[in-house]
Amino acid sequence: KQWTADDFLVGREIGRGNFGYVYLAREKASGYIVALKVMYKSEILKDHNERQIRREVEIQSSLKHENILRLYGYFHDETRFILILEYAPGGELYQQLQKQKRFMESVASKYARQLTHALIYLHSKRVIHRDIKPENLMIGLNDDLKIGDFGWSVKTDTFDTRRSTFCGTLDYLPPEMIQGLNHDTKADVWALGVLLFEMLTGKPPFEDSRDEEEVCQRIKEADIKYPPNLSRQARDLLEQLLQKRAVDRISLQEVLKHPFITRWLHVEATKEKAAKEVKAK
Ligand SMILES: O=C(Cc1cc(-c2ccc3c(-c4nc5ccccc5[nH]4)n[nH]c3c2)n[nH]1)Nc1cccc(F)c1
Repeated sequence: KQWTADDFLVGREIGRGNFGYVYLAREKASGYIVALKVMYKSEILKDHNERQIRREVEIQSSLKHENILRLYGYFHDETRFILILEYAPGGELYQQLQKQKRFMESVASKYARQLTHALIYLHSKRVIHRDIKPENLMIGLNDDLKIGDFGWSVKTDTFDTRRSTFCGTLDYLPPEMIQGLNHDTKADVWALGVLLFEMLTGKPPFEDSRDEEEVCQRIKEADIKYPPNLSRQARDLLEQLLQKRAVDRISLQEVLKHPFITRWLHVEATKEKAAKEVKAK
């Protein structure tokens, strides 16, 4: 199907991503609500980003998973390149975390489980995300976590020399990437640990460092101080995720069997059953 701007009623601005703006929109024929990401070709061509955009479109179009934000399609006109993305009613996980300071263990456990399922799926498609952080995660219907951005993901078969520098926080980089060593899917396992730490405590593990130099030093040593109010299961899973050596980190399959994840599963099941009963009435 060839999409054009006329297929959509465009609403308010809902986000400001790299290269452009994101708008709420309704696809006229189906009434479907989507997020339209509008990027200006002048912006994209300026920094020779078309290759990265093409790679990201290629990666995200091929992914179909309930915890990964869908890219339904794209189109362009003379000045703009527009993406038709899944609309996430809950917005960015980052905003929810800021508002609530930190999540209850049951909520953090659910998001960690959903992210683990998404990462297992990504790795099965030979994609390493490499940039898991609250800003790139969205909250969908039924309060489900969705990975929203693939700016730094790579297909593992293509060797990726890190020409472009990282912008933003170092907090989520694993020791091996800090040292410029080669990295694998275990980099995403480390980032899952950092995210879980931040969801449970409200802060990333190295935030209280004096400067970036100290952040890098503490990441290399996996020097993490765990606050006292974490449950034994939460602390145990964090320690297994945030292992300095990638080979020592727990696998994503084992994460799904960890008590911190399984202990809340019955809560989810009960809630879903109750929700179904309400709908049935
Ligand atoms: O840029 C993205 C990812 C992306 C997704 C989004 C995005 C931003 C916001 C939303 C939202 C959303 N829902 C909200 C609810 C309340 C408040 C704000 C909200 N934003 N839903 N879906 C979104 C999607 N921005 N950027 N992908 C991409 C794919 C291919 C090529 C490329 F250059 C980029």
